[in-house]
Amino acid sequence: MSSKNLVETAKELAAFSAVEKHVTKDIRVLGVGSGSTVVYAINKLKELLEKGQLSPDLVCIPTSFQSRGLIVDAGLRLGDLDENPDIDITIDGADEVDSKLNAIKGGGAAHLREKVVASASKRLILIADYRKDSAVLGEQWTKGVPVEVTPFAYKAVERKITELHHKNSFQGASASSAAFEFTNPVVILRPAVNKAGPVVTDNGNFVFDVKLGKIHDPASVETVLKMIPGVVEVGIFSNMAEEAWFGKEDGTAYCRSL
Ligand SMILES: O=C[C@H](O)[C@H](O)[C@H](O)COP(=O)(O)O
Repeated sequence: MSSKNLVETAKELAAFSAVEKHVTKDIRVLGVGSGSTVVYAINKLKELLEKGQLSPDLVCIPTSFQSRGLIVDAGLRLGDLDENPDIDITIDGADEVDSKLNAIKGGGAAHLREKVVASASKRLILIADYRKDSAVLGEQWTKGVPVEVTPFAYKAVERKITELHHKNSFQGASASSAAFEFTNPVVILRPAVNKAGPVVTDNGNFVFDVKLGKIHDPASVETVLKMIPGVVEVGIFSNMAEEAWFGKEDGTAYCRSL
């Protein structure tokens, strides 16, 4: 099998395993993440729906334009946070997951709505292939931490982020031991594909990819970035997930939980 197919099979396995374990008949409100791995989760949900193995009242809350379309196309019932503020469980992809289940998300620029939905959920379950399983964030995902920013502020935010220092900008343990590997972040405005200029998110904002090297203190980095005026959301999800499923190259899947 080609390495591409191995990756896709691994994504599918992780997604199927998580849906089979967690989306039981008593789940009424389900958060549906975004990205290519979530497509497989939706396929499994569609199969369970057709077999009558889902709650007849199941409502799915999307996290992006993409996930909304997937829900509708699968024949699942679409809902929103206004009517369903308490989500039983959310299943979502990840760009990288560390040993404590902190994650980087937003490779598809969906992290704002994903984080809102995850935060409204009793449980967040991540699904990914073997390339995303790391000891430390930034080890394998080297494209940087996605940071959504309001267009009005993007130059000012870029400057503030670039000026962050891996020790001086932090308090507590991180001030002596470095919150991230690089001395200062490298900030890249994410370019659009097939459009001149930057990516524009589902919320009308821009995205920076912030390269930090290895991230030793994800919670502090998340907080410091989030506190910069003009930053809308940061693609570090620290202390949110309770379980992550990874598909392996050998056709099996395993789960890590806290
Ligand atoms: O913005 C995108 C989301 O955070 C995705 O869940 C994440 O990028 C993983 O996507 P994929 O399953 O395509 O690797």
